[in-house]
This record gives sequence, C-alpha cells and structure tokens, in this order.
Amino acid sequence: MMGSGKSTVGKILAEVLGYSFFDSDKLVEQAVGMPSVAQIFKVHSEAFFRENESNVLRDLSSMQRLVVATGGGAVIRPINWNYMKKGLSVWLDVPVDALAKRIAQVGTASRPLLDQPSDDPYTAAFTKLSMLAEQRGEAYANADARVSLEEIAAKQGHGDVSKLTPTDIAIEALLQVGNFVNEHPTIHSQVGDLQVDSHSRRVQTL
Ligand SMILES: Nc1ncnc2c1ncn2[C@@H]1O[C@H](COP(=O)(O)OP(=O)(O)OP(=O)(O)O)[C@@H](O)[C@H]1O
Ligand SMILES: O=C(O)C1=C[C@@H](O)[C@@H](O)[C@H](O)C1
Ligand SMILES: [Mg+2]
Repeated sequence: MMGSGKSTVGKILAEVLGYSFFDSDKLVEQAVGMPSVAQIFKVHSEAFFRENESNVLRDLSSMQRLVVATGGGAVIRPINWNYMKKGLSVWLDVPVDALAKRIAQVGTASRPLLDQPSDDPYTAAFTKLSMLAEQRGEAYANADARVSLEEIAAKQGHGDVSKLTPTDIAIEALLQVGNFVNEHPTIHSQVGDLQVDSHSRRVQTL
C-alpha cells in the first residue's frame, strides 16, 4: 500500500543481497516521459498509468537479482501477478492508521489517489486508505510472504508499530521470505544465495 515502506525497506534488501533496486513508479515516469505519477494521472488517466505499470512489471519480470518496489496498486490487476510471481513477492502489511500518519507527515502531492484538499491530512488519508484497503480486499494477500508490522511489534513485546525501524522490518522480510522458500523446495533451488541469518546480520550493520 502507499507509504508502507516499499522503497525504504526494498533498498535495504537490495543492498544486503547485492541486488539492483528498481521503483516501478519511477520506471513508469521514465517510460511515459513525465516527471511524476501525479502528472500522468492528471494529463492522461489512471487507466493509462495502469497499462504502463503492467508493461514495466512485465519487463522487470524477465530480469534477475533485483528488488522491485512496485506501485501500491499493482496488486489489483491479475496480469501483474503473472509478472510478480516470476520472483518472490512481499506484502508489507502496515495498519492503515500508521500509513495515514506517515503520509500526513510527508504530504499527498505525489500520491494522486490521496491528493484532495483537506484541513486534516491525517483523517483525509485515513479515510481514503481505508476505502482502498477495502476495495483491494485480499489482493495483497496473494503475495508469497507477509510482513506484518503488528506481528513484529508484538514479538518485540510492545504493540506500537511506530517504534519499528526499517531495519526491523527488513529483517522480518528476510525471515518471511526464507520461510516461504523453505516451504517451497522447487523455489529453494532457484534462490540459492538467500542466507537469512547472514543477510539479517548485514542489515544490522548498515
Ligand atoms: N519503519 C518506518 N517508520 C517510520 N516511517 C517510515 C518507516 N519506513 C518508511 N517510513 C517513512 O514513510 C514514508 C513512506 O515510506 P516509503 O517511501 O519507503 O514507502 P513506499 O511504500 O515506497 O511509498 P510510496 O507509496 O510513495 O511508493 C517515507 O516518508 C519514509 O521515510
Ligand atoms: O496504491 C495505488 O494505487 C498507487 C500507489 C502509488 O505507488 C502509485 O503507483 C500511484 O499513486 C497509485
Ligand atoms: Mg516508494
């Protein structure tokens, strides 16, 4: 979902794995030749953006050794799952309340689906994100691995997801991907260089 930490956590994972990092929103901007997703929505349409997003995900899906931060809405098109399933997909499951707090802090100008004039950015973001979460239903749950911030906070013995650092979240992502790989032997042979323990230690040294 928007603001869940895909770019922040994705860059950490790419660094420790020695992979390249790509942000699919940025690749769509480059492909269309416009400086922002917001402008693509405004000048063209959301449908035009979604078509280009699928093309970018298709192109990325034939590459290896990369971490991709997808757009938050990539989950809604079934064709995108064909592409995302060429690799391992990770759902950063962040409570809507925490997303709205983060987004209210940085503003909504770069997120066209949330960008409405409002005196109370937190409540506006919370309302719209709740609607999107409802509409998207179980779409995020198609991901191979789920990283639940509530579960990490509970494991750490507090219930406060706002205390979790990107490092905590990246380590949990490595753990959950490792679990998925171990449960799927055919995938195991394709991702031979995933060493959860040593990669997690390296996250802590960044
Ligand atoms: N663990 C965290 N705790 C608090 N703030 C965070 C955390 N991770 C990321 N952030 C902040 O939340 C905002 C969104 O993070 P980020 O840009 O990584 O998310 P994203 O999923 O890539 O969002 P986008 O929808 O813009 O692509 C940023 O301002 C970032 O600094
Ligand atoms: O959740 C969404 O639908 C979106 C998320 C962003 O990453 C962008 O892809 C765009 O703003 C739409
Ligand atoms: Mg991002």
